[in-house]
Amino acid sequence: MQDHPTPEKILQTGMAFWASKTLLSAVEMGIFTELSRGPASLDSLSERLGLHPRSAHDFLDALLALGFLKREGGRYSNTLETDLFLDRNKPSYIGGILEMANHRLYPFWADLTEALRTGQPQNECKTGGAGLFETLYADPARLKEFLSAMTGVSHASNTVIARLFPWKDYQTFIDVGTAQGDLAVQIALANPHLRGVGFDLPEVAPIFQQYTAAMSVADRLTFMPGDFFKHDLPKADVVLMGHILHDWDLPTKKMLIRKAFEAIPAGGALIVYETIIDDDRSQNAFGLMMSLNMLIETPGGFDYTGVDCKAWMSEAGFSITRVEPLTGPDSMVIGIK
Ligand SMILES: C[S@@+](CC[C@H](N)C(=O)[O-])C[C@H]1O[C@@H](n2cnc3c(N)ncnc32)[C@H](O)[C@@H]1O
Repeated sequence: MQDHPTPEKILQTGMAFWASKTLLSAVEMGIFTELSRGPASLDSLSERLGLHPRSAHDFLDALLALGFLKREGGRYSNTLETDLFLDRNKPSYIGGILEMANHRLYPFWADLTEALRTGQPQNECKTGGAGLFETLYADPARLKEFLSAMTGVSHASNTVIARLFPWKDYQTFIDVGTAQGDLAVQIALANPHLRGVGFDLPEVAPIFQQYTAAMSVADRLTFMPGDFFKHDLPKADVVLMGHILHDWDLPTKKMLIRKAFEAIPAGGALIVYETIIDDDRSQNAFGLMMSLNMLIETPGGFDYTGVDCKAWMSEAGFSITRVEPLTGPDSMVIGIK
């Protein structure tokens, strides 16, 4: 028997930005950081956060109904998840990506239709001139927000890569476009025999160094400033590229894979990871929308399937290639030289 059609999914998706923006504003106002100090009443929270009396009750109860707060005896508190992941004072904080979504992506996505019609970015680069990274890095606050956002989006898969890949067979690695360095940090923490290099634009150095020192692995991780358009990649047993290839057009993707091939010895590995789209391009909705995000953020970037990436790796000379799922919409594509 055929299911009776209902408009529920259409309406839920069409109005999903309500839930999204409610959570993003809560992160912006620091509700979860405030509540990590202990449960609080409506009046006390309103005063501490500067909520208008007209909004406070509905805003906090909406967060409760969405599953991001609890309420007992009239006092609000964090859930297990919001306390762990959205308290700015905890190392497990992943709100950086939500802060960036709130400040940048949310307004830029309002112009998705224009991007769909013109194929042009809709972010700070909309008016032409500098590229995404130059624009982001010209402002230290935006740079810091972007790099910590990268940790937020990557952390869960970073910990899986650190455990899943057979690291015991290798001694050195280089993380290309390392940002704050969380992938390098997680690999170093889980594999005390390894030494690694974080390779990125020079502006990133202090933020990488601060993070690796705070995570107590600075003695095994070095920052190497460089530009992968101008420089070869330093030699290592394993090259990693997390959320790098999707930023660029096809010739640049292939150039980066070739540079990785040249940087590793026979038997060495390239690990490419991001929201790899399923080969049928029908399941990984987040990966497909990530590709739309690259439309908004970059002049030529796009996400791709495991089959696509394996073909580019084979073309560069890799003899064995495979795809392994990580967390949520993420997978890694491994090429062995
Ligand atoms: C989307 S972020 C990915 C960060 C991190 N790998 C992750 O997965 O969370 C892209 C990174 O590439 C770096 N990058 C951009 N252009 C670069 C270039 N020409 N040379 C080296 N790194 C570059 C950026 O600074 C940024 O850290």
